[in-house]
Amino acid sequence: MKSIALLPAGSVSDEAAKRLFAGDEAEWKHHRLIADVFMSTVNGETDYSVIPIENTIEGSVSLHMDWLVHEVDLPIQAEWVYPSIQNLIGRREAFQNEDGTIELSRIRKVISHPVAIAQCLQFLRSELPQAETEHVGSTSEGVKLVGDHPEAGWAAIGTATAAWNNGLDILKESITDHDNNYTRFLLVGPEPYTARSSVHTKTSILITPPEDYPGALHQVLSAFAWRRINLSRIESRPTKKKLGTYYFYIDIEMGLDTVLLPSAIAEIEAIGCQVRVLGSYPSFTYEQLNV
Ligand SMILES: O=C(O)C(=O)C[C@]1(C(=O)O)C=C[C@@H](O)C=C1
Repeated sequence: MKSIALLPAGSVSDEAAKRLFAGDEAEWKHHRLIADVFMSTVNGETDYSVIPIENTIEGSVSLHMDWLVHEVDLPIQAEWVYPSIQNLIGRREAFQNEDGTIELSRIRKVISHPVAIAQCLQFLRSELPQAETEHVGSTSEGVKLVGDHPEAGWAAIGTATAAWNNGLDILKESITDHDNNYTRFLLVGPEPYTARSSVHTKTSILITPPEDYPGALHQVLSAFAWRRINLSRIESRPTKKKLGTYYFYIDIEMGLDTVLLPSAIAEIEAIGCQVRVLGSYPSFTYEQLNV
């Protein structure tokens, strides 16, 4: 049985992880903050960490990408997609009129993970303009805080599982500003993930071009282009060493165990770029795991 570090029970990460591992395949180790999730695998207390990395509405979760790149050296062993359905959660009686309708204007504060709040900004502006917002380490932490302070006039944004776990009500269902809100998760850790197999394999690499090398990105992309290698994501992030210097995070729709990809990487290194392989791993759609 594998031990898995992840955010608290009832978080989106928790729901998503239970799609990748069946109950008897995993022992869950919940942590309040993503830094502690990563560190538990770095310290050898767990086999893998579950890391949300990208979201339909908010794009990349920069904090988590930066941890993956700068703070730890944990290979990516799988990726999968899971829907992030966010609900407004609280104690119904606290905001209820005599006729049973809910008066959202009575909510004084909304607590959640910053990414979940960002997914619901338009809803919060139009329906709860009076409420302040507070950031916590996970959606489930926000829901628990609301459950622990029933008289405070607080609400949380989180999963239906978290509402249920804390004996709270869903005041408004599915409040994200756009439908089809999915999150892409990474499983990181020293050992390959073998519990399920996928026909899709991806490789993620990090490219740091040499300084003052005009056209470096063009050359990098052409190494993939003429080999007809498909890229599914390219993102630049600061190197954190000097203002205006970046590395490129690239997802490639191909395994490293092919002839083409290692030769493309060798070509990119030959022009003076540093290449770090973050992992070559199976990729699962929601439908593949939803059986
Ligand atoms: O707080 C949670 O429920 C998480 O699993 C974290 C997280 C994230 O970091 O993106 C995951 C998915 C949600 O869309 C919002 C928050």
